[in-house]
Amino acid sequence: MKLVMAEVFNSWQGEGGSVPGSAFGRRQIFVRFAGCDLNCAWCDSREYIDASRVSRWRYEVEPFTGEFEYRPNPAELDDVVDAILRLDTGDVHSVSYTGGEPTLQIRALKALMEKVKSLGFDNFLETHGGLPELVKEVAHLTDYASVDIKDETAKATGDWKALVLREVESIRVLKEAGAKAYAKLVVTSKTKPENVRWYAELLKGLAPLVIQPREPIEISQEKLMELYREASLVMGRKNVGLSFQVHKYLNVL
Ligand SMILES: C[S@@+](CC[C@H](N)C(=O)[O-])C[C@H]1O[C@@H](n2cnc3c(N)ncnc32)[C@H](O)[C@@H]1O
Ligand SMILES: Nc1nc2[nH]cc(C(=O)O)c2c(=O)[nH]1
Ligand code: SF4
Ligand SMILES: [Mg+2]
Repeated sequence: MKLVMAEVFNSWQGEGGSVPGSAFGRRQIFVRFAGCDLNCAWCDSREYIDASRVSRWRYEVEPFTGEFEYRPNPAELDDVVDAILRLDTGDVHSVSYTGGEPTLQIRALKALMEKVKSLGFDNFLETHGGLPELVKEVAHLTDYASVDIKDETAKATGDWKALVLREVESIRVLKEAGAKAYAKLVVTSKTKPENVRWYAELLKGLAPLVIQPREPIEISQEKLMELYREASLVMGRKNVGLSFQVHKYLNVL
């Protein structure tokens, strides 16, 4: 089976903060898929959005060295599995599937998750969650899930409210299948408190929320705490946390 890959590397999970389901600070093997159907204004993986322009993928040759070798796309599933296995340092918490949007290549994602599970790893899915019908196909294979809620200011797609409702549905599907799932909201200085209240109403009783400032950070700490409070007042004080992209500060992948 073939898939369009971006990269495979070994690092620690830099996002997720301290809410249940987060793997922040855990060592992972990251598998980044090429291609995305959204277009977030601040996407830090912009070069992988258009899969047709990702002519080759790269895999780290030695764990945590940042030294890569390149292979043409589409990748063979077996070659991706080999790349994962050579990055197994024996202390890996889980294998993270990210992108781009991994669920867009659902058949390959499912086959890879099945294989990785059979090899004894847990699966961690990083998704925009906009396609719950696809998420459903891998929910039973997902141990952990970080599902984005795309704020209006992300300008990810035309009908942002419909997208939010689908993202929440994906979280429901994942939770019903037994995955440890949390929601991640990337916020900017323009994020409206009333929108955060709405996301919080949708998530209340379903999953915890981390609020992650867009990098590079431009939101004030005062505003960040205002949004935290809005969410917390609706969802409960134990169900909200902050998340920062710590890997970017420490210059790791
Ligand atoms: C590149 S996305 C890939 C997975 C999936 N497409 C998604 O958006 O959830 C991985 C994570 O990085 C976050 N992210 C991307 N660019 C960011 C930025 N400039 N600042 C903060 N978070 C960012 C996304 O919100 C998402 O949680
Ligand atoms: N260290 C590290 N942590 C991450 N958490 C989410 C990432 C992603 O791009 O999905 C990511 C990433 O690219 N690197
Ligand atoms: S959904 Fe994820 S990969 Fe796609 S544009 Fe947004 S942040 Fe980037
Ligand atoms: Mg990233």
